[in-house]
Amino acid sequence: MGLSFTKLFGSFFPKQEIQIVMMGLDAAGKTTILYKLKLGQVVSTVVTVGFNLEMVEYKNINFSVMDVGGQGKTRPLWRHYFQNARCLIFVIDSNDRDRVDDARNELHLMLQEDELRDALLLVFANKQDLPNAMNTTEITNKLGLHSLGQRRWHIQGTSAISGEGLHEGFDWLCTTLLGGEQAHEQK
Ligand SMILES: Nc1nc2c(ncn2[C@@H]2O[C@H](COP(=O)(O)OP(=O)(O)OP(=O)(O)O)[C@@H](O)[C@H]2O)c(=O)[nH]1
Ligand SMILES: [Mg+2]
Repeated sequence: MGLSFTKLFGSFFPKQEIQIVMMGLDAAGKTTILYKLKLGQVVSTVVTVGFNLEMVEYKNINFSVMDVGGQGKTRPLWRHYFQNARCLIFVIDSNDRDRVDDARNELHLMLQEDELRDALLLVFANKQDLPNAMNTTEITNKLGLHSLGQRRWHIQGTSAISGEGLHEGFDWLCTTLLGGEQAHEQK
């Protein structure tokens, strides 16, 4: 009875599919995050050339997550991945102080793209498990998130290795996509 009800209910209300594009400089941890979400385990990664695309189900929503390789030479191609994206997940290596300005520039360039005009921005301040990682307040300032105007954004500290923070980030996404609370919070 439970199962048939679920099936019937499911056919009236088919699951939504939300497209997400995940970007950031090379080695930020995007692919590690994708497979931690998908498989619940840490996989050994190689540099992503092109992209990885996986369906991730969370809280009854199907997310189609595109993880785009962050190597410099492929960066001019980034904009081709933005179409239909409801959310940009921008992953930053919180331990990489030398390239945080580079990350800021790339982020602000992306956000100028017309396809991302209405997209939510979720920043994963990744590698929080490393002892010298910048915290979310420092990264918020370095990325200039407070200057984003009307954009709905959120920053979440994560470790793709332990999985910490990933679900919290997706919780914000689900709530905000379903028309819930306003953004600009830090965790
Ligand atoms: N300590 C630590 N290492 C991490 C974390 N996330 C990823 N790494 C490591 O960082 C390295 C790069 O991770 P990837 O997931 O391949 O990075 P990427 O962003 O997909 O890189 P590109 O494909 O080149 O764009 C790997 O050695 C990961 O194991 C993290 O949260 N903590
Ligand atoms: Mg990768």
